[in-house]
Amino acid sequence: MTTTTAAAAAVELRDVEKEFPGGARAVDGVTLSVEAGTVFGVVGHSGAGKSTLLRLVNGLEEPTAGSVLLDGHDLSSLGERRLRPIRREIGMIFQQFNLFRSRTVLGNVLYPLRLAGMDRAAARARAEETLDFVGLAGHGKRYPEQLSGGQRQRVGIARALATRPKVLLCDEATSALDPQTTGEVLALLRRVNRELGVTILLITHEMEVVRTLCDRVAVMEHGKVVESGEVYEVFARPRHATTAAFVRTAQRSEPDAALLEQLSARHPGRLVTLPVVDGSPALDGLSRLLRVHGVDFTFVHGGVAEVRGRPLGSVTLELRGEATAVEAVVAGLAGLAVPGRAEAGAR
Ligand SMILES: Nc1ncnc2c1ncn2[C@@H]1O[C@H](COP(=O)(O)OP(=O)(O)OP(=O)(O)O)[C@@H](O)[C@H]1O
Repeated sequence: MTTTTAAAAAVELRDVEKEFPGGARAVDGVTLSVEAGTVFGVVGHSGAGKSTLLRLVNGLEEPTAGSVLLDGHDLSSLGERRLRPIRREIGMIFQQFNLFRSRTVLGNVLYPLRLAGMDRAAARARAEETLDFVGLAGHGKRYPEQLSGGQRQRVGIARALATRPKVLLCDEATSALDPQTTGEVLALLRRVNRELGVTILLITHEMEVVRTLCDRVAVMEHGKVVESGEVYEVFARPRHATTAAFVRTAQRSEPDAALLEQLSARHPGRLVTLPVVDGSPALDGLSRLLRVHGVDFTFVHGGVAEVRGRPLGSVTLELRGEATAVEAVVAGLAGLAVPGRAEAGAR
């Protein structure tokens, strides 16, 4: 069946399963929808099924059950002839860049254009325009091995974008890059989304990538989506233990047990950790409680970062004062706990 509706998602998976011969069920009943013009991240540990999911979307694998739809078209219902133009709507970039080593930078970007039948002069103009967009104007005659990792990924992005796809699939696109280069490539991908309107579906094991780039995220484990939602909400109120562990890798403001021990050794007062979440009353409530009970404090750890333009983090304070007054502040803070998240912790 082919469904086409005006508001079709750019990519949609409905109850998709992929079982390999020999029994491995790499994707196990996944349903998700990537709205056109958005950036959607799939995060998970190695073996969770992310690569298989991406291969199902680009048609390299066929689902054993369920359906994959691109722009409302169910891939399994289309023959090769009708599939071809739909595949052209998809570009892909890879962790190891997958460039042709024997071709120049320009040659790499020309390749999909010539394959699509564009004449030489038009293809060259389009390739140069795309290289300019990714910041590699003037590098066309160089070979991949003469470039840095970040530049190679830019070539990969230019090659994927040359044919003006509507959707870009990213397979661990920054995992082989250092942090600064990762930041530059993520900034470029953000421009691809915002300026060109390209929908991005990426897989990653790095929550930092999700935080920087994605609008929505799905967390995969053992082939299933265990949690999904809008990125800020997932960071602020993770519901599944795996999600919470991923969020901690990108949100280092909350002290772990070992750090708390060190902090306690240095700060004899009572330590409390308060989550800072958009709309949470904890910090306002804290200053009122401290005033009312005459308790003094020092910031000893933590910080607040922006996630999708909203504040998120935690602060750890040392409270000092009369034991009963400190107790009253701690009790008052417990009443201000953020719904769905760890209580204001005290020890
Ligand atoms: N062609 C295949 N044949 C058999 N099993 C496979 C095949 N491809 C993947 N698998 C299995 O499916 C599961 C999911 O693999 P997949 O590569 O999709 O996970 P992943 O989350 O992308 O992990 P990684 O980041 O390590 O690539 C794994 O158990 C893997 O061994």
